[in-house]
Amino acid sequence: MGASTGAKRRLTPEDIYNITLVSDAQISPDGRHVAYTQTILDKEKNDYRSSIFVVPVDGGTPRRFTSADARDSFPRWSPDGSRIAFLSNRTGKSQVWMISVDGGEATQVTDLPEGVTYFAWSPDGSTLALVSKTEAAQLEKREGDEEDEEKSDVVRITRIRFRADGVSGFLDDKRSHIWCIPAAGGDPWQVTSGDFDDAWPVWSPGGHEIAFVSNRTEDREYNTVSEIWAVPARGGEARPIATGDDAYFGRPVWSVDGAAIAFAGHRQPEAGGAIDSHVWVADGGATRCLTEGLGRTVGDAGINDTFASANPGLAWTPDGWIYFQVSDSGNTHVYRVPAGGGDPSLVVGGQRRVLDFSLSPDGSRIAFVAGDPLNPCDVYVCRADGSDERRLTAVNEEFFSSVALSQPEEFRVPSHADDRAEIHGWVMKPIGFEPGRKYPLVLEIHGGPHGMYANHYFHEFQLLAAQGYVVVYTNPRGSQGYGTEYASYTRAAWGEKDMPDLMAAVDYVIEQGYVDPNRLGVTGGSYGGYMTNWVIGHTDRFNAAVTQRCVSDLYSFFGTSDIGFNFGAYEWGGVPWEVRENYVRLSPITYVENMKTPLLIIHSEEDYRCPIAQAEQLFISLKILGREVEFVRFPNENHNLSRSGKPKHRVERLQFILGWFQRYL
Ligand SMILES: CC(=O)N[C@@H](C)C(=O)N[C@@H](C)C(=O)N[C@@H](C)C(=O)O
Repeated sequence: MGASTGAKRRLTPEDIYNITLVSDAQISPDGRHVAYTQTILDKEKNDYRSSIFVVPVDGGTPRRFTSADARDSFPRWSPDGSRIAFLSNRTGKSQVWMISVDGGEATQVTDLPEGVTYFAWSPDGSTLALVSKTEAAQLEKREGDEEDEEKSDVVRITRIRFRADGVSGFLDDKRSHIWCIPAAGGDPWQVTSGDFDDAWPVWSPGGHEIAFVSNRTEDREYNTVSEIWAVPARGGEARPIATGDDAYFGRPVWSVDGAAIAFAGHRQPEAGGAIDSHVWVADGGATRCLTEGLGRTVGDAGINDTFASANPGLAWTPDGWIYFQVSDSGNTHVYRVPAGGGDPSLVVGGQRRVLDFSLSPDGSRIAFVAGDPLNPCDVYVCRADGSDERRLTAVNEEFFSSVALSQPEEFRVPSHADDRAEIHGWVMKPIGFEPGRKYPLVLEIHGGPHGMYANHYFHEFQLLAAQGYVVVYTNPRGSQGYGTEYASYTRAAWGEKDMPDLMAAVDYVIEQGYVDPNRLGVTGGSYGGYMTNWVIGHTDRFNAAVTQRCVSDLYSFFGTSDIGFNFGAYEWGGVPWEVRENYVRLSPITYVENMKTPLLIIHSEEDYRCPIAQAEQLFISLKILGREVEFVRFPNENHNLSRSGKPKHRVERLQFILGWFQRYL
């Protein structure tokens, strides 16, 4: 039990078990109910459990629709509103299940050997389009299963993409394709095939075609292209919608008349999140960009540690609006733009992060999940213009009424860089703050680097505040949410261009008079771990550091990260043998002799985004140099330990962080 401050106790690492997560708010066809996923961290099972709930838009008690000891997610209403299909891993692999809105037992619809990762109802409700790595041959083989002959355990690798973070071991050669199956159950048929990965199927309004996302370029093994295609629902030749080597598109949605398709993205695939994404429309003529002048990226660039993921698309309403998320200065909002062109306008705003949204088919209502600095998430509804907003759930109200939280205070400060650019940040005072006292400070640095800290609950930050630290976090250059120029500013200048921004924020908070400048900590994950390493290699002002899922050596990252050979080449100005000086100059390990700050290194064994060798190189070098360093390794975890790792590991990780700062600050 945490220490108390009057009526409210202090937050603890174990409180992640007391927080309920809601996600994927799906409004019903008649606009009168919202289905959503509710997730908890189950301490006894050391795993996540999620169920489908439904709440009336007019308010009332949410009704639990599924209660399997599993992860039920991705609720999708049938077009007539009579059924809800959802994904469940209750039989092992994720398959599609169906339940009547009148309740009762769910029935299994699919049983594909490789499971189902996504699906979409046909407009007439007769068919489901599915995404599965199953090949037709596997279904045939299943009829006459013969025993597999003894297989060798030797792995022969020929493709450059042989690993992906979040997938244990090596990638197989199976490709994700689109299938269809009768919604009432029956034999599935494969719609797409070939040496491509296909995703995000969306039916044309007439049900004849399925638009989808794929990379069918010649160089697809090496590039980051993402195209929009369409294929007859019965299968056949796919036709290009928005394709080519300059396509970085996703989230397709049809116009209600089926004459056009909208999608999000940009035309520099190699840049990834370093430049703003936009909303586009393809209608047979020239593809049009609808958000050219917006100055902010389309999509949610927010980063925090307490959420259940959903990946909302765009929405196109009968009255001609296209709805989309926008990341802006620490908020993620919902905007809309006329499909025929015009000014985008804010619909769902506020000092908060809208994590996902959906619109009723008539375009009259929006259901969404939003979180703010003191509340991780709840389900809301509003009218299509954002009016009449109502919160439909209060999933964490009771819990958070019992614990003390710190309200972040926003600031903007000139960078220490010559350009004195305005840097946006937040400071959280410790729980029980007393004017006149001086407190230790922890600087938190986000990853990406093109992520964005947001006006959104962050358990790690609240924990540090509960333990008596001042917490400061910012969106330095390289962050998304402030336009392309801001996000691209650190290209081939990681550390060099953003450290002045970070130090300006630390100095600003120290100037407020309630920080002990001799008790400073710094931490961050992934790119934030890179920056933690960079900072302690370039200043001794910090008394303790915790580097998490870090990057230390760009050259080895290039050849060992699952994104190294393209993300690295773009971010650092080229491939190592062409810009070797950049790779050396920008690698924190180059400055390891300058690192004197006591350092805790936290890393996951199966981190294929930032492989654990990034941590090992740093640890060995610091041990040889006789520095104060410890290395904590998490088995059977990947890059997302802090966000979706095993609950027990997430608690232990937080305890290691608190322990290190308590020891040195
Ligand atoms: C596909 C891609 O470019 N992903 C990058 C955003 C990425 O994974 N960057 C890592 C180095 C990173 O910093 N990740 C952040 C989001 C984290 O907190 O893990």
